[in-house]
Amino acid sequence: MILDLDIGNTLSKWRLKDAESSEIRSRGAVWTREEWRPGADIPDLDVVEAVRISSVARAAVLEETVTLLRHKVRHVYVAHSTPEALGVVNGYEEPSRLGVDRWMGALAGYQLAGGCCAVDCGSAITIDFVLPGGVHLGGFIIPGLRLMKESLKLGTRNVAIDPESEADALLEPGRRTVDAVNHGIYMAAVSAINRIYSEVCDQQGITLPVLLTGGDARVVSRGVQVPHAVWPDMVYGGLEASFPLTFTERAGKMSGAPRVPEPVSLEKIRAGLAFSMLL
Ligand SMILES: Nc1ncnc2c1ncn2[C@@H]1O[C@H](COP(=O)(O)OP(=O)(O)OP(=O)(O)O)[C@@H](O)[C@H]1O
Ligand SMILES: CC(C)(CO)[C@@H](O)C(=O)NCCC(=O)O
Ligand SMILES: [K+]
Repeated sequence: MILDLDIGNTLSKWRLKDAESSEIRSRGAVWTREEWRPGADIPDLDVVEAVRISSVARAAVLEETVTLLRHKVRHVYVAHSTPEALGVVNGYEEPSRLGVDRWMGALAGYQLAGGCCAVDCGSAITIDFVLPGGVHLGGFIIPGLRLMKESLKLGTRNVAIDPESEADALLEPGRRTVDAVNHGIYMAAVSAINRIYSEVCDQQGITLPVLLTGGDARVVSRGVQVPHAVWPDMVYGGLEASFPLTFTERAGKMSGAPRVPEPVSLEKIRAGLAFSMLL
């Protein structure tokens, strides 16, 4: 069994993948902290022969995790942001400073779609661009939905946006604090994503397929106007591409990869931008 670990600022997500059949056998998540406590929702390490890790938590968390795993598991692979990998050239001035979750997303998106706009809706929302040919332009970071809400300190931190909400309902003015806040941060996030996508496409003279991942990807997806696909396992896809272990991974396949969305024409994007400038 292969254990894939995506250690975020809030949650550490894991999945167990069958090394023979390439099927996903189980999944879980625990709060990111320094210790993996027995009894928590953690996988049985006795069946694991290899671990692949993407971590953006503090260095101590990763060290603790790797130390624990090295005792029990033969192969431990830790992903790092590098200047170049799998045909993608990291756009950061200091490539190692790019969050490795963003780097994994960019690599997975590029492997799947050629160029892409990779959006990760987690504790932060990150929007990264990779051109066909593999140039990573860099990206944008804004606070995630939960962080935006908590920063307001209006007593609404525990009322999440219902992931089943229709995007239209979220666009109406709120008539209670909780709705005003939820609708406001939702608009802030989706308008930023829509605008950033259009601006970068306009700058580059190209439209790119949009891929969404992260805990809030589903709800954000409803407000993203351009064609896009939700790929919950996009960061894991980067781990698979970076450290291919199974037969299908070596053939370049990533689990749960969506069909590549067909981007709209550049003319349409530019017309939308011109229209929003007029208002
Ligand atoms: N069970 C859950 N616990 C916490 N957050 C959840 C849960 N389900 C969905 N969410 C949403 O997912 C978001 C966190 O997403 P994700 O799990 O991708 O975060 P993360 O990977 O820890 O973030 P980052 O990688 O930016 O540090 C939160 O903003 C929250 O709104
Ligand atoms: C932005 C986050 C927190 C998103 O998970 C992560 O990618 C990170 O810590 N990045 C380091 C800073 C950067 O990417 O520029
Ligand atoms: K993440």
